[in-house]
Amino acid sequence: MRPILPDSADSFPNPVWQSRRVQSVVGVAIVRDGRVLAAYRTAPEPGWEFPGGKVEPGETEADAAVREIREELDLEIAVGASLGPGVDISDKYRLFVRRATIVSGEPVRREHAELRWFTPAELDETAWLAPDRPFVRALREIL
Ligand SMILES: Nc1nc2c([nH]c(=O)n2[C@H]2C[C@H](O)[C@@H](COP(=O)(O)OP(=O)(O)OP(=O)(O)O)O2)c(=O)[nH]1
Repeated sequence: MRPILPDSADSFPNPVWQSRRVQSVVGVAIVRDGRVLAAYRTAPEPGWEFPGGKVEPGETEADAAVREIREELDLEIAVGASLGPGVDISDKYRLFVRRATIVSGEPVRREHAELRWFTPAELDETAWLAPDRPFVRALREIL
């Protein structure tokens, strides 16, 4: 006779039992002379963001920040403090934003549609990606 209920926990999905891996994305708020460098992305969602990208296995957030900023902007940076707790982008990704300063170089636009230095007043008028907004508010206080 077939049991009415599954006799093994594996027979039905349960979010508590299934491990759910969330990958960190690090955005880098590069600050110079009271302004922050923002980058415009066109896909998958268009909007202004902090340059950066996914933290790969074996990397710290700071390692990923240095690597991504080298790749995307050809800049050497010193990574500083976090701008607050992580914000979920989706059920797969969580965004963290770190402050940084330039050690050497000038930003080169390699991947983004546009790069711009924003003053604190301009931050509010800018169409940021939704997950970035709490970080932008935090940044406004310290620029
Ligand atoms: N870099 C960055 N990504 C952000 C921000 N806010 C936000 O929602 N995202 C999203 C957009 C992307 O879906 C995801 C990051 O992906 P990415 O394309 O930058 O990562 P990556 O450079 O490692 O790219 P890939 O090799 O996986 O294509 O996080 C932000 O401020 N900076």
